[in-house]
Amino acid sequence: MKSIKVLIIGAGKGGSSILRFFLKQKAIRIVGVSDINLNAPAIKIALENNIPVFSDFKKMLFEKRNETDVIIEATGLLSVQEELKRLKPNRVSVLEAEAASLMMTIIEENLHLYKVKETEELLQTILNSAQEGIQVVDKDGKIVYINKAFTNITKIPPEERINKSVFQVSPDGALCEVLRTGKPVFGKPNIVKGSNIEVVSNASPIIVNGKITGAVVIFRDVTDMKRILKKLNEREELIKNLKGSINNLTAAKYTFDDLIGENPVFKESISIAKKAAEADTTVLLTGESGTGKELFAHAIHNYSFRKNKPFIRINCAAIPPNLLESELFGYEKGAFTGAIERKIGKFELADGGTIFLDEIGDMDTNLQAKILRVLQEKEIERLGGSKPVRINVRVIAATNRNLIDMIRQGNFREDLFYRLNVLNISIPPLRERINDIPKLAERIMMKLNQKSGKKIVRISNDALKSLMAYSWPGNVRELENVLERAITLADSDVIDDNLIRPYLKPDIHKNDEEDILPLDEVEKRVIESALKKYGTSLPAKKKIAEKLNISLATLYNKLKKYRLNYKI
Ligand SMILES: Nc1ncnc2c1ncn2[C@@H]1O[C@H](COP(=O)(O)OP(=O)(O)OP(=O)(O)O)[C@@H](O)[C@H]1O
Repeated sequence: MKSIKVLIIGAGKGGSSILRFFLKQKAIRIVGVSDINLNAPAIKIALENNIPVFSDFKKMLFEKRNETDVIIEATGLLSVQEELKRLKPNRVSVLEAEAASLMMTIIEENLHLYKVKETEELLQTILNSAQEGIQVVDKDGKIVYINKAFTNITKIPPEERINKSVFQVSPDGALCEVLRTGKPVFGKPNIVKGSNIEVVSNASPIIVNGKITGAVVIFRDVTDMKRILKKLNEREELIKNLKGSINNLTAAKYTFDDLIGENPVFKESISIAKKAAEADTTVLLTGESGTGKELFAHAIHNYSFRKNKPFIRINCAAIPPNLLESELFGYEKGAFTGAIERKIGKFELADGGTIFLDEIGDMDTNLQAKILRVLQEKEIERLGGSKPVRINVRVIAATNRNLIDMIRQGNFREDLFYRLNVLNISIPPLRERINDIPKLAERIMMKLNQKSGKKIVRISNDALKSLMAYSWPGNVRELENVLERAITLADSDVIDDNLIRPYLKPDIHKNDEEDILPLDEVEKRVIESALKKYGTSLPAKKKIAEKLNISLATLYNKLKKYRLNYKI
């Protein structure tokens, strides 16, 4: 841009205010300032801004004659004005100080107007890009402004609002409240009159120089939000109910009070179990079938700080190995054909609580390696998942099999055994604590009375003697079965020996040569001892069928017939 070159003659008060103003204008370049007094204020300003100064204006006119467009005469002296007329080149205009001041006022006014316009446009853009509806009234309640969002939300065109009184169009709204009280309003729920839109408004008075000149309201459409909130509440309610059901399903039912037994070895097991519960260590429960391993697992969980968290039991022998992995660790959607949505595994379900791995001796060695990893890393990986999930779960495992033998045979991982065996609680079989039988029988009788609605009050001495003489291969579970049968058959309120003795299986542990057994009893015992030897998993059953030279299906039929499938 070409600049206008200006000389200033006279560096007093007038000259310096002109100089200061012109210094701010980009289109003007001051090429010289002169005053007979070189201490005059404008001379100082000129020196500070590297503008040449002169004590003789004629010298300045001569030196700068080729670079001057306008001369400002700020001395007010007639003599100077006369000289100027004579000396100035024709193409140069002379402006007197008054004219220059007038020009400065006009320029400033224009600048101010320009700024106001710029601010107004900026404000318009801001207000119209807001998602919230905005409405402004003057102090009398006349609507003077609405933004675009106001119309978008309410579908009310501007002409139906502008210049109308807010007291008529929306008498219950936030604006009227502000105008009436002079105080701001926050979070006022309302329905915009003229539309059915539910909004929440914030409104404030507009105060200029301490006086209310109007009010502004900003509101947000909450119709969608309310709908979503309603849905969310419904879902929350559902989740709450489901959580309740899950808690019922996953709560451990028994405590140490449910474990009946005064036998010193049994009491020692309880005392170790209590310590284990408090120490939050991994526990391995060993003992024959029916000795109460599951009961111990419940009791340990309920005695630990995890008692209000889930207790998840999984029978490793009852689920085929290929399914067991997904049961334990879950899977991601699409992990395999049929995985139509993500499934949470038992480990994740047990998070914060306890997982009880029953019949761990029947788990295949591949899966054993994965369990070992969980115990070491404290994280699991869902099938088809790409990142591990951290879990905080106490593991209690149980088995009626001899894991040391299994390690020798290569059927159980030694490293997993040592991980699980941090605390081994061995539960004695019932035949080693026969003195506990009367109390146990009494407790079981009470439980069964409740279940059956019968009122058996006593077990006869002879019946108790029979119970105590028996060797209980099926332990407490078998005792429960025998008593249940007796209670069902009992005609009086006492259980007599005739309801017990005939139903006790001849003892397979005693080598009683005089007894000639019925064939099916022999068959049952053979299968029972095979189950004891090989376990109850599918591969074990296949092996048993092979050894007995019968098909797997026949084995299953026999398990059913002799009610040996209670573990499945
Ligand atoms: N000490 C006990 N006091 C009271 N009831 C017991 C006791 N031990 C076992 N029971 C009862 O005996 C039954 C079998 O117990 P549990 O299922 O805990 O045995 P388990 O050792 O886990 O058997 P399995 O190895 O076959 O799974 C359950 O009904 C349980 O309530």
